[in-house]
Amino acid sequence: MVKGTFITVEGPDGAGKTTVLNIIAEELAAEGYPIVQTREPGGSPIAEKIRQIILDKKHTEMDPRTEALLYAAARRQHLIEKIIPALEKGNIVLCDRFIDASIVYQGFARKIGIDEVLKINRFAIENTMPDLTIYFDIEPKIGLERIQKHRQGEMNRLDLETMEFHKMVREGYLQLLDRFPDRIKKVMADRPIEEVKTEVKKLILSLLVKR
Ligand SMILES: Nc1ncnc2c1ncn2[C@@H]1O[C@H](COP(=O)(O)OP(=O)(O)OP(=O)(O)O)[C@@H](O)[C@H]1O
Ligand SMILES: Cc1cn([C@H]2C[C@H](O)[C@@H](COP(=O)(O)O)O2)c(=O)[nH]c1=O
Repeated sequence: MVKGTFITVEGPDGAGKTTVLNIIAEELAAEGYPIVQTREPGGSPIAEKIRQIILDKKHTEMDPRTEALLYAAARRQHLIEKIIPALEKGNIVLCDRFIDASIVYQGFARKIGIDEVLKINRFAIENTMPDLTIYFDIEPKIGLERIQKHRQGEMNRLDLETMEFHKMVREGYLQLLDRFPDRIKKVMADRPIEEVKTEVKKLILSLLVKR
Protein backbone atom coordinates (compact mmCIF):
# COMPACT_ATOMS: atom_id res chain seq x y z
CA MET A 1 0.00 0.00 0.00
CA VAL A 2 1.27 3.49 -0.86
CA LYS A 3 1.50 5.55 2.35
CA GLY A 4 3.18 8.73 1.11
CA THR A 5 2.04 11.87 -0.66
CA PHE A 6 2.91 12.66 -4.25
CA ILE A 7 3.02 16.35 -5.20
CA THR A 8 4.13 17.76 -8.55
CA VAL A 9 4.78 21.26 -9.87
CA GLU A 10 4.19 22.21 -13.47
CA GLY A 11 4.26 25.27 -15.69
CA PRO A 12 5.97 27.00 -18.59
CA ASP A 13 9.76 27.29 -18.68
CA GLY A 14 11.16 29.88 -16.27
CA ALA A 15 7.99 30.07 -14.16
CA GLY A 16 10.06 29.63 -10.98
CA LYS A 17 9.10 26.04 -10.11
CA THR A 18 12.60 24.85 -9.18
CA THR A 19 13.39 27.98 -7.19
CA VAL A 20 10.21 27.73 -5.11
CA LEU A 21 10.39 23.95 -4.71
CA ASN A 22 13.97 24.21 -3.39
CA ILE A 23 12.90 26.70 -0.71
CA ILE A 24 9.79 24.75 0.29
CA ALA A 25 11.61 21.40 0.41
CA GLU A 26 14.20 22.91 2.74
CA GLU A 27 11.60 24.56 4.97
CA LEU A 28 9.37 21.48 5.22
CA ALA A 29 12.36 19.23 5.95
CA ALA A 30 13.46 21.64 8.71
CA GLU A 31 9.92 21.46 10.11
CA GLY A 32 10.25 17.66 10.34
CA TYR A 33 8.37 16.49 7.24
CA PRO A 34 9.91 13.50 5.43
CA ILE A 35 10.66 15.16 2.08
CA VAL A 36 12.05 13.60 -1.08
CA GLN A 37 12.67 16.25 -3.74
CA THR A 38 13.17 15.16 -7.31
CA ARG A 39 12.68 16.19 -10.94
CA GLU A 40 11.74 15.10 -14.44
CA PRO A 41 13.13 14.29 -16.82
CA GLY A 42 15.75 12.74 -14.56
CA GLY A 43 15.72 12.05 -10.85
CA SER A 44 17.59 8.74 -11.07
CA PRO A 45 20.90 7.83 -12.75
CA ILE A 46 19.38 6.18 -15.85
CA ALA A 47 16.68 8.83 -16.20
CA GLU A 48 19.30 11.61 -15.90
CA LYS A 49 21.15 10.03 -18.85
CA ILE A 50 17.93 10.04 -20.87
CA ARG A 51 17.49 13.70 -19.86
CA GLN A 52 20.85 14.57 -21.38
CA ILE A 53 19.83 12.98 -24.68
CA ILE A 54 16.43 14.70 -24.77
CA LEU A 55 17.62 18.18 -23.86
CA ASP A 56 20.86 18.26 -25.85
CA LYS A 57 20.77 21.42 -27.99
CA LYS A 58 22.50 19.53 -30.81
CA HIS A 59 19.61 17.05 -31.14
CA THR A 60 17.53 19.29 -33.39
CA GLU A 61 16.56 16.35 -35.62
CA MET A 62 14.78 14.49 -32.79
CA ASP A 63 11.37 13.26 -33.95
CA PRO A 64 8.42 14.34 -31.73
CA ARG A 65 7.36 10.74 -31.06
CA THR A 66 10.94 9.77 -30.17
CA GLU A 67 10.94 12.71 -27.77
CA ALA A 68 7.62 11.59 -26.23
CA LEU A 69 8.87 8.01 -25.83
CA LEU A 70 12.11 9.16 -24.21
CA TYR A 71 10.25 11.31 -21.68
CA ALA A 72 7.96 8.36 -20.91
CA ALA A 73 10.95 6.00 -20.59
CA ALA A 74 12.73 8.39 -18.22
CA ARG A 75 9.49 8.71 -16.23
CA ARG A 76 9.08 4.95 -15.90
CA GLN A 77 12.63 4.46 -14.64
CA HIS A 78 12.41 7.37 -12.20
CA LEU A 79 9.07 6.12 -10.88
CA ILE A 80 10.34 2.59 -10.27
CA GLU A 81 13.72 3.56 -8.89
CA LYS A 82 12.80 6.56 -6.78
CA ILE A 83 9.19 7.78 -6.56
CA ILE A 84 7.37 4.55 -5.69
CA PRO A 85 9.96 3.39 -3.10
CA ALA A 86 9.83 6.83 -1.47
CA LEU A 87 6.01 6.80 -1.38
CA GLU A 88 5.98 3.26 0.03
CA LYS A 89 8.17 4.48 2.89
CA GLY A 90 5.63 7.23 3.65
CA ASN A 91 7.60 10.18 2.28
CA ILE A 92 6.27 13.37 0.76
CA VAL A 93 7.61 13.37 -2.78
CA LEU A 94 7.97 16.83 -4.33
CA CYS A 95 8.57 16.37 -8.04
CA ASP A 96 9.47 19.10 -10.54
CA ARG A 97 7.23 18.10 -13.53
CA PHE A 98 5.55 14.75 -14.29
CA ILE A 99 2.97 13.37 -16.74
CA ASP A 100 1.19 16.72 -17.30
CA ALA A 101 4.35 18.08 -18.95
CA SER A 102 4.20 15.28 -21.53
CA ILE A 103 0.51 15.85 -22.20
CA VAL A 104 1.12 19.56 -22.70
CA TYR A 105 4.56 19.73 -24.38
CA GLN A 106 4.36 16.61 -26.55
CA GLY A 107 0.62 16.04 -26.85
CA PHE A 108 -0.51 19.64 -27.29
CA ALA A 109 2.42 21.88 -28.29
CA ARG A 110 4.16 19.27 -30.49
CA LYS A 111 0.69 18.29 -31.78
CA ILE A 112 1.14 14.52 -31.36
CA GLY A 113 -2.29 14.43 -29.72
CA ILE A 114 -3.22 14.27 -26.06
CA ASP A 115 -4.73 10.77 -26.26
CA GLU A 116 -1.68 9.33 -28.03
CA VAL A 117 0.65 10.74 -25.39
CA LEU A 118 -1.66 9.62 -22.58
CA LYS A 119 -1.57 6.07 -23.95
CA ILE A 120 2.22 5.69 -23.74
CA ASN A 121 2.27 7.40 -20.36
CA ARG A 122 -0.42 5.11 -18.93
CA PHE A 123 1.89 2.26 -19.94
CA ALA A 124 4.78 4.01 -18.20
CA ILE A 125 3.13 5.01 -14.94
CA GLU A 126 0.38 2.38 -14.56
CA ASN A 127 -1.68 3.89 -11.72
CA THR A 128 0.67 6.28 -9.97
CA MET A 129 -0.74 9.80 -10.28
CA PRO A 130 0.03 12.89 -8.17
CA ASP A 131 -2.25 13.65 -5.21
CA LEU A 132 -1.75 17.36 -5.93
CA THR A 133 -0.30 19.30 -8.85
CA ILE A 134 0.55 22.98 -8.52
CA TYR A 135 0.54 24.83 -11.81
CA PHE A 136 2.75 27.96 -11.96
CA ASP A 137 1.07 30.28 -14.42
CA ILE A 138 3.17 32.83 -16.26
CA GLU A 139 3.30 34.48 -19.65
CA PRO A 140 5.99 32.57 -21.59
CA LYS A 141 7.74 35.82 -22.49
CA ILE A 142 8.37 36.61 -18.80
CA GLY A 143 9.53 33.06 -18.03
CA LEU A 144 11.93 33.01 -20.95
CA GLU A 145 13.30 36.45 -20.05
CA ARG A 146 14.05 35.12 -16.57
CA ILE A 147 15.95 32.18 -18.02
CA GLN A 148 17.85 34.40 -20.45
CA LYS A 149 18.76 36.80 -17.65
CA HIS A 150 19.93 34.25 -15.09
CA ARG A 151 20.63 30.96 -16.89
CA GLN A 152 21.75 32.00 -20.39
CA GLY A 153 24.41 29.27 -20.53
CA GLU A 154 21.93 26.60 -19.51
CA MET A 155 19.27 27.07 -22.18
CA ASN A 156 18.22 23.57 -23.27
CA ARG A 157 16.69 22.30 -26.54
CA LEU A 158 13.15 22.88 -25.28
CA ASP A 159 13.88 26.37 -23.89
CA LEU A 160 15.08 27.27 -27.38
CA GLU A 161 11.75 26.43 -29.04
CA THR A 162 9.74 29.18 -30.78
CA MET A 163 7.55 31.66 -28.88
CA GLU A 164 4.57 30.04 -30.65
CA PHE A 165 5.51 26.70 -29.07
CA HIS A 166 5.82 28.24 -25.59
CA LYS A 167 2.44 29.94 -25.98
CA MET A 168 0.92 26.57 -26.87
CA VAL A 169 2.49 25.10 -23.72
CA ARG A 170 0.73 27.68 -21.56
CA GLU A 171 -2.54 27.20 -23.41
CA GLY A 172 -2.22 23.42 -22.94
CA TYR A 173 -1.70 23.78 -19.18
CA LEU A 174 -4.72 26.09 -18.89
CA GLN A 175 -6.84 23.45 -20.66
CA LEU A 176 -5.56 20.73 -18.29
CA LEU A 177 -6.45 22.94 -15.34
CA ASP A 178 -10.06 23.03 -16.58
CA ARG A 179 -10.05 19.27 -17.09
CA PHE A 180 -8.66 18.30 -13.66
CA PRO A 181 -9.76 21.08 -11.27
CA ASP A 182 -9.65 18.82 -8.19
CA ARG A 183 -6.03 17.77 -8.71
CA ILE A 184 -4.43 20.82 -10.35
CA LYS A 185 -4.28 24.17 -8.53
CA LYS A 186 -3.11 27.37 -10.19
CA VAL A 187 -0.69 29.87 -8.64
CA MET A 188 0.18 33.16 -10.36
CA ALA A 189 3.95 32.97 -10.77
CA ASP A 190 4.65 36.51 -12.04
CA ARG A 191 5.06 37.80 -8.46
CA PRO A 192 7.99 38.01 -6.02
CA ILE A 193 9.44 34.61 -5.07
CA GLU A 194 8.37 34.95 -1.41
CA GLU A 195 4.71 35.53 -2.35
CA VAL A 196 4.63 32.58 -4.74
CA LYS A 197 6.36 30.38 -2.17
CA THR A 198 3.87 31.28 0.57
CA GLU A 199 0.90 30.38 -1.61
CA VAL A 200 2.42 27.12 -2.84
CA LYS A 201 3.36 26.09 0.69
CA LYS A 202 -0.18 26.81 1.89
CA LEU A 203 -1.59 24.50 -0.80
CA ILE A 204 0.83 21.75 0.18
CA LEU A 205 0.13 22.08 3.90
CA SER A 206 -3.62 22.07 3.35
CA LEU A 207 -3.27 18.70 1.62
CA LEU A 208 -0.94 17.32 4.30
CA VAL A 209 -3.29 18.15 7.19
CA LYS A 210 -6.08 16.17 5.48
CA ARG A 211 -3.98 12.99 5.26
N1 LIG B 1 9.21 34.95 -8.80
C1 LIG B 1 10.33 35.20 -9.46
N2 LIG B 1 10.64 36.45 -9.82
C2 LIG B 1 11.79 36.71 -10.50
N3 LIG B 1 12.71 35.78 -10.86
C3 LIG B 1 12.44 34.51 -10.53
C4 LIG B 1 11.24 34.16 -9.82
N4 LIG B 1 11.25 32.83 -9.64
C5 LIG B 1 12.38 32.37 -10.22
N5 LIG B 1 13.09 33.38 -10.74
C6 LIG B 1 14.36 33.28 -11.48
O1 LIG B 1 14.03 32.85 -12.79
C7 LIG B 1 14.92 31.86 -13.26
C8 LIG B 1 14.12 30.61 -13.62
O2 LIG B 1 13.61 30.06 -12.44
P1 LIG B 1 13.48 28.50 -12.23
O3 LIG B 1 14.67 27.78 -12.76
O4 LIG B 1 13.11 28.25 -10.81
O5 LIG B 1 12.22 28.21 -13.18
P2 LIG B 1 11.60 26.84 -13.64
O6 LIG B 1 10.13 27.03 -13.66
O7 LIG B 1 12.11 25.73 -12.79
O8 LIG B 1 12.16 26.74 -15.13
P3 LIG B 1 12.38 25.45 -16.07
O9 LIG B 1 11.10 24.73 -16.13
O10 LIG B 1 12.77 26.03 -17.37
O11 LIG B 1 13.48 24.64 -15.42
C9 LIG B 1 15.90 31.60 -12.13
O12 LIG B 1 17.11 32.25 -12.42
C10 LIG B 1 15.27 32.22 -10.89
O13 LIG B 1 16.20 32.80 -10.03
C1 LIG C 1 8.90 16.11 -17.93
C2 LIG C 1 8.82 16.76 -19.27
C3 LIG C 1 9.51 17.92 -19.54
N1 LIG C 1 9.42 18.50 -20.74
C4 LIG C 1 10.22 19.71 -21.01
C5 LIG C 1 9.91 20.88 -20.15
C6 LIG C 1 11.21 21.64 -20.10
O1 LIG C 1 11.26 22.47 -21.23
C7 LIG C 1 12.26 20.54 -20.24
C8 LIG C 1 12.85 20.14 -18.92
O2 LIG C 1 13.66 21.15 -18.46
P1 LIG C 1 13.56 21.69 -16.92
O3 LIG C 1 14.55 22.80 -16.91
O4 LIG C 1 13.98 20.55 -16.04
O5 LIG C 1 12.16 22.12 -16.65
O6 LIG C 1 11.57 19.42 -20.77
C9 LIG C 1 8.65 17.93 -21.75
O7 LIG C 1 8.62 18.45 -22.86
N2 LIG C 1 7.96 16.80 -21.49
C10 LIG C 1 8.00 16.18 -20.29
O8 LIG C 1 7.34 15.12 -20.08
